[in-house]
This record gives sequence, structure tokens and C-alpha cells, in this order.
Amino acid sequence: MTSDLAVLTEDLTKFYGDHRGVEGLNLEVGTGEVMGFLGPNGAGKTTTIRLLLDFLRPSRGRTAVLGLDPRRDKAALHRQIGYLPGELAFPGRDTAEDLLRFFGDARGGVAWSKVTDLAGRLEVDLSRPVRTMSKGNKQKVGLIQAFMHEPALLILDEPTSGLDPLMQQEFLAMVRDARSAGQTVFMSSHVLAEVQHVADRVAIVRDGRLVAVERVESLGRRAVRAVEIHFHDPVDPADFTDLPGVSDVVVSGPVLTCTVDGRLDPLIKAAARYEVVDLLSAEPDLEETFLSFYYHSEGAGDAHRTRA
Ligand SMILES: Nc1ncnc2c1ncn2[C@@H]1O[C@H](COP(=O)(O)OP(=O)(O)OP(=O)(O)O)[C@@H](O)[C@H]1O
Repeated sequence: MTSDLAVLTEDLTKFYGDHRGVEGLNLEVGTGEVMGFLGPNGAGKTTTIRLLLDFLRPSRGRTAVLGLDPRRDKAALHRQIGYLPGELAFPGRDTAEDLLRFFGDARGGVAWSKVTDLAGRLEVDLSRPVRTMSKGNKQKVGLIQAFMHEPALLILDEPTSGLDPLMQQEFLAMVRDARSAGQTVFMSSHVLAEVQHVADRVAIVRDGRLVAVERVESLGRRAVRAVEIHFHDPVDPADFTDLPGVSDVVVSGPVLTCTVDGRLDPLIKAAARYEVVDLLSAEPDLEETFLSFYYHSEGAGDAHRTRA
């Protein structure tokens, strides 16, 4: 396999009895890349993550993580990974500090200043028993244990779950810092907005299959936007109805509204034949683009077509 890949899966498949968890997943995450792994509940995100960590064994296919075989090199691999599970369970009466010291020792020791730094950023009191903490605070302890040893690869299952908006921002800043330090981040989410500001690429899964892998910028370029143009005089709708990418054209006297999918250029050129007073273009809504793409997409074959 190629050494500059942090994660490689080939035909990765897991069936639970007859029920598909994931099937035929071909995915590559480059070293130093932030990859958002997106899909709705039940799409197969957690199954994939558990396969990468050898918590589950594939029914078919294979995976290499940091150049290692998760099955053969499990212990060595886990030392180099920071993993945040989707469902956190902290049994016992330990305080967050006890737990983090335990995890730190298990990984051969961590700089405690790194732990207190993360606890400060996430505003969590480490002296409290984890059992008594709110869901959000437990999630913060989970994040600290994933980040504290500065692993080469962070695998985070729904990392923002339970975090309030301010803490979500802090978490995203931690991801950016990790990226700057050359760490790779593979994070699942069912909300594009959560990952679009930090991810280099997003992989989209649906019903256990990879639907697409896209660079976040190109997802933006594909975005549909609402445009409103105010002209000096009334315009002829016929000048705008057949333009590439332009739809929903409504003309009311000198005001035109429409939807543009992709480049604005054809619309601008058509509008320039008239005297333009004002042009308003709403920010592309990536969430909408994502959803329309995702629900209209044909299936797994698209993953190859759209791979960056
Ligand atoms: N242990 C299991 N036994 C049987 N089916 C399972 C098991 N775990 C997951 N599945 C099924 O596999 C599919 C993928 O589930 P998975 O948990 O990987 O999805 P997900 O994208 O992580 O969803 P969520 O966001 O809800 O965690 C779902 O249809 C789920 O019902």
C-alpha cells in the first residue's frame, strides 16, 4: 500500500447476519488530511470506524491504517490512534483525572500539561467523578483522551454530539491545530455544517455504501444559490429561461429571481444586456447541496467518479 495514506479500505464489507452494515467501501484518507465521514443514522459510519480499529472483523475486503493491518498490529496501532467512540461508557467512580491518568499510562505516559491545556480549552472540571457528569462533559473527557497523546491519527465518531455551539467551535479549533501539527483526522457526523469548515474532503455514506467523496470546496462550487437581480427597466423572461444552470426564473417587472446551480457566468452575461441596478446572491447553502446530492445520487459507483 502507499505509505502516504493514513487509512485505506478496499472492498471493505461487513454484514450482520443478512443485514448490511457496510459494503464494498473503497476509501483513502491521506496523511495529514481532515476527512469528514458523513451519513444519516444507520448509514454505516460506526461500523466502518469499528472495522478500522479491529473492534469488528470484515466479512470481506481489507483495511490498512497507518500502514498497519488492524488485526495483526492492533496494539501498536491503538497506541498511535486517538479514538472517540460514539457511545461513551465510563464505569466506576473515577474522577476524570483518574481516568485520564489511567489512559495516559496505558499509552506509555502523556504530558499532563497537554491534558490540563485541553481541559481548559473545553472548560471541564477534571476533579469530578465522570459518572456524575452531563453528556456534554463526558464527551469532553472523551475528546481529551483522544487528543492528549497527540496521536498520528484521530478517529472520532460523532465528536460534536452533546457539545454546545461554543464548545463545538473549540473542538473545531482543536481539529485545525491537529491538522497544522500534521495529524490526520477522520471524523464522522450526520451534519455537514459541523465538518465543512475543517474538513479537506467529505466522504458520504448511505445505506452502507459510499455515495461520494468530494473536496469541500467543490461541494461549495456545486452549490445552488438564490439570485435576485434588480434592473432599471422591465426585462423579458425569455432572455433568462434557457441559460445553463439557471432555473425557477420569475420576473416581476424589473426584478428577476432565479436559482443558479454552479457558475453564475451565463446569468451575469445575460443580465449585462440590460442596465443592472443591484444583484443579490444568497450564500450557497452547503447543507442543501449536500442533501440534494445525497438523496438524488445513484449509488456506490459515484464514489469513483467524484474522487478527488
Ligand atoms: N451489532 C449489530 N447487529 C446488527 N445490525 C447492526 C449492528 N450494528 C449496526 N447494525 C446495522 O448496521 C447498519 C449500519 O449501522 P451503523 O451503526 O454503522 O451506522 P451509523 O452510520 O454509525 O449510524 P448512527 O449515526 O446511528 O450511529 C444499520 O442498519 C444498523 O442497524
